[in-house]
Amino acid sequence: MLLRSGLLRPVRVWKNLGLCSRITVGAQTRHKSTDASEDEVKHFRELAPTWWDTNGSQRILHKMNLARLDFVQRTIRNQVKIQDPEIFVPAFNYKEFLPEYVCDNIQREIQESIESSLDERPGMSVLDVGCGGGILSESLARLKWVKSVQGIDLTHECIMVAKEHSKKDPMLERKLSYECKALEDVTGQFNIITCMEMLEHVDVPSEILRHCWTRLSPDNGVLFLSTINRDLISWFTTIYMGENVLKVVPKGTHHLSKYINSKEIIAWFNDNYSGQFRLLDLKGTMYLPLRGWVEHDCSDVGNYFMAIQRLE
Ligand SMILES: CC(C)=CCC/C(C)=C/CC/C(C)=C/CC/C(C)=C/CC/C(C)=C/CC/C(C)=C/Cc1cc(C(=O)O)cc(O)c1O
Ligand SMILES: C[S@@+](CC[C@H](N)C(=O)[O-])C[C@H]1O[C@@H](n2cnc3c(N)ncnc32)[C@H](O)[C@@H]1O
Ligand SMILES: [Mg+2]
Repeated sequence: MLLRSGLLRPVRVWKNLGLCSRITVGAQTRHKSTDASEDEVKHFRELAPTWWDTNGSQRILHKMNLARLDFVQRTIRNQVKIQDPEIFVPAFNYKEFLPEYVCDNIQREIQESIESSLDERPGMSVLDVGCGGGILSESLARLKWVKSVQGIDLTHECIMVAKEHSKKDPMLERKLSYECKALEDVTGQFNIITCMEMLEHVDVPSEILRHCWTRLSPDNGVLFLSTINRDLISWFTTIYMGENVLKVVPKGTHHLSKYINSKEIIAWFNDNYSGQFRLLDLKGTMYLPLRGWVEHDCSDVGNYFMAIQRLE
């Protein structure tokens, strides 16, 4: 039972799908398919005041930020094709054959070429869905090749904390904006959409994915997801150890039945957008006490990062 639910959770009753897609899950009736449940909003409302305490209730989210920003930057950089004929891009595993200093020079020149290519392009627009207090939103807004970041969240207090914190850095004022609104009320399309540690908190994650997709630029827009597989190791690490033993995650944050398998998301995209997307990267990630969040290749277990590119 607990391992059953997945993307299309057992929504007990769908009403008035035509005019205002009202969903009734249990006793709660909501008017939007991407609405947040009252208990989730209540949970995060209580965490809002300490959101930016890097040793407080969100300390694990702050630590995760380093890893997911690496994932985002690496994925975007890997999409840049080196055009400069002066740049030597080996077509073999040069690190096995060339001296370390030569390898370092090759790597540095490639990275510099990628960075200048990104700088020459028009800046990227970003939508951060379920931005919370803005931990990821601020980091993305500070990237040179990002033109704008719009953070949305349905916990009003989180948005207020995000707005207040962003005022501490004047550079953010022209690139970063926040709104307390549902995803389906967001207009426009974006080069990048991030939906980090949020899918496992919504009642119908497929609706979030669908509304992300329609707001993703058809010109190679990239959707970044991070969420948690529905398996016993996830329960052991994120709930039993995270919330009950180590108490590094606020109690009641997660519910195993709301977790989503990476395979379910890929299957959903194949069912709904076959041939229109490319899975750019999928990595498992795990928190280790003395090392922080580390990536691994077992993306069917525990937490994972996923990057999906829209091709048309
Ligand atoms: C192949 C493979 C993965 C094998 C794993 C095998 C196994 C059993 C490994 C055990 C790993 C280990 C060393 C466990 C020891 C205990 C430990 C360090 C557990 C991790 C606890 C932890 C930090 C969980 C993170 C939970 C999580 C998803 C955090 C993000 C987050 C945070 C918050 C918040 O801070 O409020 C809110 C959210 O919604 C989040 O998603
Ligand atoms: C764990 S926090 C993650 C915050 C941020 N994405 C990060 O990783 O730093 C989850 C956030 O999702 C928000 N949320 C939950 N359901 C939502 C929904 N349906 N629409 C918008 N935000 C939602 C919560 O209010 C909360 O701020
Ligand atoms: Mg979570």
